[in-house]
Amino acid sequence: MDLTVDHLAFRYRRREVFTDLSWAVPEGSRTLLLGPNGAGKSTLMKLCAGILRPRGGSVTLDENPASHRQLQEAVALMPQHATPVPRLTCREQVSYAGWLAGLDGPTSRQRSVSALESAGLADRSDVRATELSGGQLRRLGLAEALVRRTGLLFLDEPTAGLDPAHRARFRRTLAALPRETSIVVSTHETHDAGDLFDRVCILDEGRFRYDGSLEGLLAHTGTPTIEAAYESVLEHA
Ligand SMILES: Nc1ncnc2c1ncn2[C@@H]1O[C@H](COP(=O)(O)OP(=O)(O)OP(=O)(O)O)[C@@H](O)[C@H]1O
Repeated sequence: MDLTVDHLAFRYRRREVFTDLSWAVPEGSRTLLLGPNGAGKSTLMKLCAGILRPRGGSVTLDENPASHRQLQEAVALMPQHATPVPRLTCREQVSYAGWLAGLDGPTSRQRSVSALESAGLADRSDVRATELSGGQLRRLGLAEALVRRTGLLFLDEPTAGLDPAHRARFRRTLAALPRETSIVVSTHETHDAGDLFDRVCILDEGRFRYDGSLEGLLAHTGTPTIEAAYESVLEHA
């Protein structure tokens, strides 16, 4: 499913974030979303996932304007901070997330096992979510997004605070998803860029400063590394 953002405008009460933003997430694309703190990455993801409502413009799915409910159904968003539900075990919380998103109880319970496995949290399945470490809680958020098996997966800083082994497992998990799944990963860790992503987008002050391939970014900036290219794009913005 293709997702498109057309002339989006959004502001929080006292902060204008987007005035006219257009962007596309083609089916099966794997996008690394970079940008400094406050650039608007989380806000853009929440608008695409139907969690925030734009003041202007639209978000379309396969070229049809999508309601907030349709976006919520089509897009799984792993937020920056997962919230542990008191008294629920990790398996129960992931299953609950699936049920909230519209799965029936048995399907949700069944899928929660593989989602926890994929997120590297199988051994904590029966532990209460409130007892997780910060990195484990982040992996719980990933399992909550994976359990839904949507065609659009938006992950907001999924690798922040993960140890190297879980970072590697995260990459394997994404690589194993069906090829038609569109993935957008927001991160500050430019070394997350690798074979997995076919596209880099750099957002800054509510505008895209670059949108294209990693090779194109390096060629465009004449720099050898993604870190240097990123800095160069922001310097010349
Ligand atoms: N709930 C909110 N109320 C008011 N302003 C907000 C709110 N959330 C974010 N903002 C502001 O909107 C702007 C964009 O924030 P956003 O969280 O989307 O940026 P980001 O690129 O995800 O940043 P980071 O990399 O630090 O996570 C920032 O200036 C931020 O202060």
